[in-house]
Amino acid sequence: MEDALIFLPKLIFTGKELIGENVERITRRMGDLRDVFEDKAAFEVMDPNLIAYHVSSIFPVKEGTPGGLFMGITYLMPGKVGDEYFMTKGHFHSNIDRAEFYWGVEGEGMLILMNEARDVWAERMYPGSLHYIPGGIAHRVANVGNSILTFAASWPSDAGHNYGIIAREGFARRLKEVNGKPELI
Ligand SMILES: O=P(O)(O)OC[C@H]1O[C@](O)(CO)[C@@H](O)[C@@H]1O
Ligand SMILES: [Fe+2]
Repeated sequence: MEDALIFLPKLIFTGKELIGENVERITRRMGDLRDVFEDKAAFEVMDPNLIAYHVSSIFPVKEGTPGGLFMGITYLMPGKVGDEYFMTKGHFHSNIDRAEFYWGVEGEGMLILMNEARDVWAERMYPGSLHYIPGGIAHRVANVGNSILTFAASWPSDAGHNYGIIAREGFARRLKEVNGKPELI
């Protein structure tokens, strides 16, 4: 058991909290999303402590175990940076061929998808929408509504997250609000 004085600051810095047995909550604040938005001037005037989203996930087996499943629920706040909606960091899976399910619970969103050839497309998310994300596809979600967007996800326990490619190169198209509507540009 790690000493609480070492453990607690570590949780605060990583944005991770243990909220139950094998249940972890990640909080991502604007300051964690520096690479995500195009409009740097709009980004710089925002409070870096503002919470953009929480993800609560259950890890019944150890990360990396083949054959298991994880499940998480994401609460993405409404808002914009310039003309881009608040969105998740987005990632490929470290084991790139691993797939994932997302499903909409409440609110309005867009699931933005990109293959390794950098073709980008999007699917509308709404309460009850179901999305199969095949292996090899980077995924990110934007909240395009005025209320919280809640969606759930389930992914293989040996998928892992590769954030590096998206942090460096982004998605090849951006989802922006154009005349009050989301459009991939
Ligand atoms: O991991 P990101 O890109 O911050 O996005 C959060 C979503 O993706 C997942 O990490 C899983 O792919 C989920 O836990 C969550 O729904
Ligand atoms: Fe994923």
